[in-house]
Amino acid sequence: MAIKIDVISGFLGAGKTTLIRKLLMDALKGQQVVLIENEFGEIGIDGGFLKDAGIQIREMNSGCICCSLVGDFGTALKEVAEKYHPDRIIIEPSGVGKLSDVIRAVERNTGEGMVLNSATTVVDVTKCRMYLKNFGEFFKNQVEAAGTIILSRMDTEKAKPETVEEALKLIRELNPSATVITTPVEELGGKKVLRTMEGNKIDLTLVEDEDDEEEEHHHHEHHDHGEEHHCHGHQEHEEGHHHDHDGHEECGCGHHHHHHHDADEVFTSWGQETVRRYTGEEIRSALEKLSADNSYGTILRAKGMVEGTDGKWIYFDMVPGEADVREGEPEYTGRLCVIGSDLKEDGLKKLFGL
Ligand SMILES: Nc1nc2c(ncn2[C@@H]2O[C@H](COP(=O)(O)OP(=O)(O)OP(=O)(O)O)[C@@H](O)[C@H]2O)c(=O)[nH]1
Repeated sequence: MAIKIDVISGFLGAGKTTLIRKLLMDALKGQQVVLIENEFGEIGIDGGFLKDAGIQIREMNSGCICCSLVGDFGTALKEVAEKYHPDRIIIEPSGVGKLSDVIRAVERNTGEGMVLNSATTVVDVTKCRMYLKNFGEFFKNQVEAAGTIILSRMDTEKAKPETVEEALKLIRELNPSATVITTPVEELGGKKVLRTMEGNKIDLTLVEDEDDEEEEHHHHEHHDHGEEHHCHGHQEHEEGHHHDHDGHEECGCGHHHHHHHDADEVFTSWGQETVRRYTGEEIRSALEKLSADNSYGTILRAKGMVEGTDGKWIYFDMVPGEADVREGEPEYTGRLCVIGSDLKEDGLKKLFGL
């Protein structure tokens, strides 16, 4: 049997990891699954609980998704296949990755024994309109390229009928052919969710062509900051080794870096390891301040885990207007990660008492 490759995308904090966890505990129970994660930001946060669940994780932490996908992605897939012989490889691209880039990279790299099985996008129903308006370049592509779209936060009070209707309308305009799952995953059950995801074809004809003339013009006019494109290369963390290389010139991904935005030109991340201990209240209050206004930049996501003053570990997740602080398993060290645009690093350090 060919190894199935499932891509699960979605904007920052949409609920990709939550969905993957639900599928692993339910529909994918008993299957050998490897997860390839491409987190935006230098500090990997998500891995922990999935590792605890016995899932193999390969993190590709990268500032420039298309370079790392082209450079080492094929190698990563092959290595994963040979080392683990999994039934499935789930790819979770960074929240600001373009799904069409990922699909093309998978298609280029699936030879014998591997098949692109599904491409799904998780959309936070309560923030669909705002993300489309402010970060359309990334958000649109994820919707257009998806075979299945799963609405998250349908279980929350913020998912009012009119909000959901409006989100559906926006999604339909971008992608009339995808199946949109509006029933919360817990209600529908992982098996039905998986069957739906697998039943839908991947069709990139809806994706706006980034290289056409009009787009190029558009990008020059509005987006060229007169800066050199800055590719961070990639850092790969596995078994303690990591290496950097400048993948800019030769990355060969077919993108003209100067003509459209890469995630790392629009979004920045601040991350820090720390042994500082916090109270839950300190973390909660810091997250509230991040959400309150733009004094720390436009904050789109914060997450991490730190040791508490009582020795218990505090895990946190924040997306605009929503913060979750909970107890979790000890980690090897404390880690904080904040993602947004125009981040004020000095302010963030102060905010977290560092
Ligand atoms: N109530 C509710 N909360 C959700 C839902 N999906 C995700 N969340 C919460 O939203 C936060 C972010 O969820 P994640 O699954 O980590 O999101 P992600 O897309 O993996 O985020 P990135 O790490 O930024 O890529 C967490 O606090 C989740 O508990 C949902 O359907 N309902």
